[in-house]
Amino acid sequence: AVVTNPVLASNRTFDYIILGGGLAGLTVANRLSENCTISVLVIEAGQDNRDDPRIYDIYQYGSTHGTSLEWSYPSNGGVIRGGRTLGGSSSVNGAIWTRGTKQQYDAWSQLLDPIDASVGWNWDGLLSYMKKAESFSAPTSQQRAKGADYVASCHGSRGPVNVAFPNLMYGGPQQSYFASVMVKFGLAKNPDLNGGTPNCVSFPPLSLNKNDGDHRSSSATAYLSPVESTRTNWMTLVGQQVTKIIFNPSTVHPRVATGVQFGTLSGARYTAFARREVIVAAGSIGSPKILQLSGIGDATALSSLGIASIVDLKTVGKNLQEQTINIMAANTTYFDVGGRGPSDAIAYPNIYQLFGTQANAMISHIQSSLPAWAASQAGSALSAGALRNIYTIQSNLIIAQNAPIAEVTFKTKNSGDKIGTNIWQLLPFSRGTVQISSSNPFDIPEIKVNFFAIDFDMATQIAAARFTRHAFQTAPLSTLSTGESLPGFTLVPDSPDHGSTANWTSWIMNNARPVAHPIATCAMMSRSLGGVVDAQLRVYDTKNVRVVDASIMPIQISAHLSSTVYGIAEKAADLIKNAQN
Ligand SMILES: Cc1cc2nc3c(=O)[nH]c(=O)nc-3n(C[C@H](O)[C@H](O)[C@H](O)COP(=O)(O)OP(=O)(O)OC[C@H]3O[C@@H](n4cnc5c(N)ncnc54)[C@H](O)[C@@H]3O)c2cc1C
Repeated sequence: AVVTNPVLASNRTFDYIILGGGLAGLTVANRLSENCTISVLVIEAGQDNRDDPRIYDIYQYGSTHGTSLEWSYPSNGGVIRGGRTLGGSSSVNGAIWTRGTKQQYDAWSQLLDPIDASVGWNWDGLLSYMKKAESFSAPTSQQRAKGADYVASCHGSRGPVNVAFPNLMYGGPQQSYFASVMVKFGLAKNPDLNGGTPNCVSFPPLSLNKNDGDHRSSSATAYLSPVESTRTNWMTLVGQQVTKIIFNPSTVHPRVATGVQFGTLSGARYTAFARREVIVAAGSIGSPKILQLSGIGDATALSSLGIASIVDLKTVGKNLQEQTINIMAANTTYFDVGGRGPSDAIAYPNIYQLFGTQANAMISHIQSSLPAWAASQAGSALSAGALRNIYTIQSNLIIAQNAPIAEVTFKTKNSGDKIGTNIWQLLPFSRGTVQISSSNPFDIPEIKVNFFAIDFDMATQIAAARFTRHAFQTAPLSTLSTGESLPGFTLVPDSPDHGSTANWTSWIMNNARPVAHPIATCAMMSRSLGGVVDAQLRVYDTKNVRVVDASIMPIQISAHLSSTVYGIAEKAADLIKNAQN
């Protein structure tokens, strides 16, 4: 059941305590509680808002921004959003359902010790779990006529999360015109963004239930709602923030967690005990914060805050990779947009398509810059040497494997007079950190995203902006447009190469904000590369503390994150179950 009274969990012992009832937390809780002899407690800081239309009505996407339904984490690159409600970010996100390239998932195994390769952190090993989460509805003939398409083998059919094209999807000329311009620019038009080959233009489905008025399908509605009245072995406590993990003081190596503390800013503190494991699933900002508050992190930094070291693990909160979004738009002549959305077409160009004749120069620049980039970002990683090894894998994906480096989401405004794009560089080399600066668990940690610390990241954002401007000017899309309105030619004058680097840089710097895709702050990597968790998602030097959420992803993927995080959580649940035997 979902409860609000902390006394119901206080001083009780559960087999598993899951910290955070977000996307990953509820997924794991559901799978572990399938066994009725196993007891599970989920502690979620937000409330249960499943009945709030701002949560369930996908057409109201954005109405939670800036409200108490979201964390608004300040960073040195703007506010990072995250769901602060049951279901976490899956309850407030844009619901776009896509996956990265096969090779990007395969790279996760390369970042682990060779002995861990058999655990299956690769495309083949994760696809079945991503599909396990999913129940896909094929588009109707009407939706297909509007551009929706799919490849059946990319999708699951019996999972909890409903994935479909919205009933009211756009059907005007705008999206197909955008797709044809992308084809002119050299991108293939692929039927499905979920098959590990996203270097294309395509129409993604969304995590929504088309048989329920297109209502959002979140981890809360998918994994909790169907079983909450029957699974008496699963308690979800909302409105309580985890303040720290408690360890058995007599264990030294590996450290054994015995329970957690939780409470509210003005209320009492409580303790619940874990018989088996503590599973941290508080997201890429919340999870490193909890570990650090518990004494797992850089011992020197923690001791300066009066926090005793449990595990001196310097990379907790490091390796942060967030992306940067800019919004572009064009005025249009009147046309019927043919629906209400959301149903955006997305283009994922690779380095050759985005940089065109400049691609080879950019590749040389990457190859010759890796050591200097690694040295400059070393403070946000384990070391320059470790980061250089990670960068080598990352750059290989970009240069040799055609991993898309930018997302260009084509947006339709319902008023029918505007088209636009959201653009973001997908695979930043800039690295950041999440670090608590006080021992008060209700203080926000210091977050440095360090956007554009590496010049390639800015070059990619500029190239995506030029690419969009060029697309607005190319037929047939140009036949709808009466001129770019954002940024427009006053702020960024046009030129044969679609705007100068100086003008684009200044506009991007003034307008870029975080995408809300933070990852890697508790990265699953070998210790020598600066990992925080091993291939079992266990925090190094602990016996029974795992991290299961987006923070374990070691490097960015060319995709939206939710399908992948569901796959991580489904796979983690099996790893945890296997450890029970
Ligand atoms: C605005 C927005 C738009 C997005 N759009 C898309 C999209 O269109 N498609 C897509 O695939 N992905 C999208 N994403 C990304 C995707 O939703 C996230 O990557 C994913 O939900 C991360 O899952 P998680 O389990 O790591 O964290 P979350 O789902 O964020 O869950 C973390 C949970 O932990 C809770 N928590 C944190 N600290 C504590 C604490 N101390 N005690 C108790 N609870 C705590 C939080 O309240 C939250 O419920 C978007 C994200 C956002 C924020």
